[in-house]
Amino acid sequence: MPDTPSAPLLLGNQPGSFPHSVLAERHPAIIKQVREAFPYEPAQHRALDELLLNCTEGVIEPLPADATDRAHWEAWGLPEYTGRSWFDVPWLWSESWFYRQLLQAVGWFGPGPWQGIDPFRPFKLAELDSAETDEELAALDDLTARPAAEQAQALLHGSLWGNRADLGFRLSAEGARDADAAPGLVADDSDRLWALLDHADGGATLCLVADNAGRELVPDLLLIAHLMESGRVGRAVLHVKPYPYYVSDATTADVVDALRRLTAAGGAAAGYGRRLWSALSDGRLTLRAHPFSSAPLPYEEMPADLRAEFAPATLTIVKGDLNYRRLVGDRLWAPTTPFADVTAHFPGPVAALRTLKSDVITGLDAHTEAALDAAEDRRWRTGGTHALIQVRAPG
Ligand SMILES: O=P(O)(O)OC[C@H]1O[C@](O)(CO)[C@@H](O)[C@@H]1O
Repeated sequence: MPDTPSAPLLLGNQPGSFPHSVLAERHPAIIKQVREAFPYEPAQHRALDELLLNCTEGVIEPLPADATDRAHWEAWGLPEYTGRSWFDVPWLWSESWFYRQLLQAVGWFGPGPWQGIDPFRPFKLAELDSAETDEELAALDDLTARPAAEQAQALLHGSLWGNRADLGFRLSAEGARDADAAPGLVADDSDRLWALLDHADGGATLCLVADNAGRELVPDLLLIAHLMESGRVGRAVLHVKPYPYYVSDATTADVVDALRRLTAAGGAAAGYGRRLWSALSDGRLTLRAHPFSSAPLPYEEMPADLRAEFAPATLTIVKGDLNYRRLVGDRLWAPTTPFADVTAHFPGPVAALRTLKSDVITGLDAHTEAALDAAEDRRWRTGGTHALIQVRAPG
């Protein structure tokens, strides 16, 4: 990383800190919610009891010899962390381990009748079916009459602020409250984002690394559809998670649900849905669910095959808070650390679209940081009321 000193890795072992509250409070709350949402059988209840105890008071345990993802986790640090408290290993690692272990407890990995049953699906579907989603889709009818530049900016912001729709985040009291401070962009490189796509003469390839399903994925898909229709993007690759993760992260099944929701909505939304459907059918839009997409590691450590997929893209848009943590490194950076420095490892032009829901932040100017601290203490970092668009294009 160019001349940038590193910063402390985030761990969950400081009582009173945000990471600690996620491990000590949010994870138990997620177990409770999932348990109540399904008619699980006794073995699953026992496994959830064990997970509750293990994640709050126990240590990281090895995986059974026949676990299908064992080789991945062994390569991702499991041998090093086995025997340590969940609170004493990197926070990103613990959180990812939690979701993996939750899936194990409910039988996702199988074999058995619960194999592949997404424990978060009821929450995702409720959101997709909500009145808010209806309103957002109906608003598209007016938008299509606007000038193309206005549509593009509105859909970019729809995708950006859609990141507030994160079901895991809403489980914490802080995330649940409506923003009282005016939402605001703390960094806005959108001109650079458009410039990158415009200079590709319609032949741009866009990778979009998705974050949440439902009310975030729908505007992500609309943005992709608009960029294709306006001729800015010729080909798009949508990266989703290979399995349910961080409650609402999008999987292939969630893309299908979102597309069905669009096509059934009528009006302009249905048109977008049909065009995305055809783009998938004819290969202009493709889906990827790489195992590393749910790895407990920063993108700096991505494997060569994934690196080779991002490298030729005109632009990769990385959505959401967790992906931001993985993009810049899950560290307590000084907020003025240059975004270009901490993303220099990324193989190609990259844009982060994220609402701020964790302590990790880079690329601010000193004035903005001081103004945010003065107005809100540290709450601006985690409250989800602020957002950013940051771009690094290798010179
Ligand atoms: O859906 P997003 O934007 O990736 O956010 C998930 C959020 O969950 C947390 O990891 C806490 O669980 C936040 O730090 C993180 O930002």
